[in-house]
Amino acid sequence: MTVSDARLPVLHVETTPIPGPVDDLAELAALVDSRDPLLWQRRGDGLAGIGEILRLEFHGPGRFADAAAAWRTIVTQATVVDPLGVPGSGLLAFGAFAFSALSAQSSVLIVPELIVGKRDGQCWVTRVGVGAAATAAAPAELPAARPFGPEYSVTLRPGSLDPQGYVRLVTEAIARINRHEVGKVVLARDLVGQLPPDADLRRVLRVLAAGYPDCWTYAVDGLVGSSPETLIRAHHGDLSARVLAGTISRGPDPAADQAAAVALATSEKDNDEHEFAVQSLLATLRPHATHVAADEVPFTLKLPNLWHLATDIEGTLSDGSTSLDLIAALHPTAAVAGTPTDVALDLIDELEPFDRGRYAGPVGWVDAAGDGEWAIALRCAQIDSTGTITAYAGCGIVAESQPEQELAESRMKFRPMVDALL
Ligand SMILES: C=C(O[C@H]1C=CC=C(C(=O)O)[C@@H]1O)C(=O)O
Repeated sequence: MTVSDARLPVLHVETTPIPGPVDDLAELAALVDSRDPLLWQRRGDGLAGIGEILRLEFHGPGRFADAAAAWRTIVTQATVVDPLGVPGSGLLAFGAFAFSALSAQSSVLIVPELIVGKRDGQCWVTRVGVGAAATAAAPAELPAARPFGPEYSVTLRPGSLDPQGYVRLVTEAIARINRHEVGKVVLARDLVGQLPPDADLRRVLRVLAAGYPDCWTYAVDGLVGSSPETLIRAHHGDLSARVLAGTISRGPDPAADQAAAVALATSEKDNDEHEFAVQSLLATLRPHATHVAADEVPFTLKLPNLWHLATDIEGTLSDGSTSLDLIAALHPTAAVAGTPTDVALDLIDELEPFDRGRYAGPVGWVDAAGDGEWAIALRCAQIDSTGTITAYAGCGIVAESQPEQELAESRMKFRPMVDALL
């Protein structure tokens, strides 16, 4: 269902706890649609969406505000039976937002017909219907896991910006930084490929979730990936975020790996870049929260492909904002745009020869209370209706950046998607 006007449906929602061992549900990805999966997962816990009862699409500069307003209406009209009250139970929508206000790609909120949730050993099913007594008839049981389709392999090749083009772009950005036009700008490049007909996308999700268990593995409207960066989590007034900026490749052996982590932790360039990103997130969060606190020194976050400098931020919501209001305020962070934000966005528009679509935009879910979990859509690809895959990866460019090193870093950032498709 696509709704473009104010006639939003009345939803009836019922969550039923599923007793018994949650091991039966070891793989959420096995439950979702193979062509158009809806998934949000980390460390085995998460949400699988099945079917689609409502799809709302938004465009342009008002995409966040329009989504927040539509969601308020949906929630006000809905009847929700949720005996669990845990994050992800009850009414929720999966969402993915375009990076740019100018993007041709829509931003979406999708309410599934059925949601299977798993968190801290608890498992539940939420059924959603339109109209009175819509959910009453169906029994609350776990949907069956469906066998995975045949294996396939897709090679990604350079898209509209090839490696040499990226080096030229980074060189140009450094020149602009040296002319003091901008402090930092995040520039991305793209890879493209073609899925075979009837490819089971759950295979990709399964590999991502197994390879990057500490990242958010997501699938929303053809956007699939595994992100290490939490834009915002909101639950009963508690807020948390994880800022990432500053990256180095993992070393080939334990000693080199340790040396790489130490080099990152002590790099002035990376620490400066990181501090910028932390300060900008704190400044944006403070009008909405009290007790906002960040670790004084970043930690090195180890991923299978690289190390990041990371800072966790916490706070207490003070102004009644929903998680949709918060992502509207926080997007785009310095980790995906640069500083100052407006100049960096103009430079991205000028230099990158493609529309980022939903890459580097918020991806996650929002519930009836406005709580939710949102990551930045990194290490991802968008798959369109013809099976064309476009993957994206970018790097924060500062005065001290070396173009060839940034190209190498972007290769490492493509690895989750490239490897999952092999
Ligand atoms: C823009 C991306 O990563 C960002 C997140 C973490 C570290 C980054 C960096 O060190 O450049 C980037 O700012 C990407 O993965 O496409």
